[in-house]
Amino acid sequence: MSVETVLGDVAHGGVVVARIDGKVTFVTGGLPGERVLVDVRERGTRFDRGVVTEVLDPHPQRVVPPCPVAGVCGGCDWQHADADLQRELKRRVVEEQLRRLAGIDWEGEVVEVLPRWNWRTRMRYRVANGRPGLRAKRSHDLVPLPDEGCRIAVTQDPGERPGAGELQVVDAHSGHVEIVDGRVAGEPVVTERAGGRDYRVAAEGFWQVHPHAADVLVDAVLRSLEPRAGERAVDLYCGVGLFAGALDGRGCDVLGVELNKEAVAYARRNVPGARFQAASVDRFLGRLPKRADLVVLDPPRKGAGRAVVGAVAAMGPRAISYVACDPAALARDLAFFVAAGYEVTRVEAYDLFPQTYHIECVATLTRNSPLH
Ligand SMILES: C[S@@+](CC[C@H](N)C(=O)[O-])C[C@H]1O[C@@H](n2cnc3c(N)ncnc32)[C@H](O)[C@@H]1O
Repeated sequence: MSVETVLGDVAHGGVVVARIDGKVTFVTGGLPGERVLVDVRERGTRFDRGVVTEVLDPHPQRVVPPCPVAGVCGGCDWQHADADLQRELKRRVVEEQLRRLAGIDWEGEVVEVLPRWNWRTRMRYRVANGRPGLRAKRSHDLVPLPDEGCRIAVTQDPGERPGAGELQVVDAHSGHVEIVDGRVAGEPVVTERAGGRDYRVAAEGFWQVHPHAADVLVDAVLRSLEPRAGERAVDLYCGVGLFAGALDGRGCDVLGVELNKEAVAYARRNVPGARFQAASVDRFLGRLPKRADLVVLDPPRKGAGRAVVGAVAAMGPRAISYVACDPAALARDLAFFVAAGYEVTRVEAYDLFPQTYHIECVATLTRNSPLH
């Protein structure tokens, strides 16, 4: 049964907060201030989850989502908001996470990165009866691709795949690669380009997804660290050496640490001037250099955590650049850095995942006082 309510502010995760029968309810498909009908679909002890079934009083920046499965598949959360409102919603989420979890008053903006459609260079589909589909939001159900395909994917319509169970599509700088049921059709390695350098990466390996993400982030990290030739730099969670390459290009002496052995093998070839260690960062803390001038860290979604932050601070770098795909994890780690004697001097936010709730941030930290 649907309940009429007026939606409150945006919350992290592509939802808007409502109070229904006195209980916090995270609602998808709505926008702040809208009067809507909500269907409460999941009941929890602390909060419920609901979906907008009808908009009675729309937000002035509401638009008709171009995709018929927008909000149903797990990909797009904000197709029903115009471009400016999407960035404003993300700005409020970053602002709120930084204030609540790190006590930081952030007054930045979310920088638009084009294109806003057909930007996903990596897509993973499940295939049923030959038709690729996407996972439904918060469920394992399959949502068949609409006839036009996925509007945020570079290859919008991958076509039918009779007999297949899974399809991955990679649109790299070097070209289009498909991986069907784990088998790569063609070259298993692709070439990507960032900061004027080529990087080889396994077709299934990690690379930033938006076609301009790697360039945007390299530029942000270099502005953040202002590296000088001869400085000792550490790139944690380095993948195939994206930031290590940028720092090596500025004449730094670079050490990269990355869990994935295959990525490390590519990193060694991509950036022959740097050293790389295949290891989990949290198990490598005792073997980190005693001192470093610069550190860049780009951990997975859950963040780096207190122990890694403590070890980074113990190297006493004059500047740290923290690249984060989850503002909540970033904020928690920034609070650890502040406790360890660092000051957050800048946080930049980039809309590298248009139409979705995801957001990429780059924080700059500098040491409060000289090391003894
Ligand atoms: C967000 S990606 C960043 C990669 C690289 N900086 C880039 O932009 O291409 C995070 C990387 O961390 C690696 N990773 C995940 N957990 C790790 C761990 N515990 N220790 C080291 N690397 C880890 C992943 O394999 C992945 O390459």
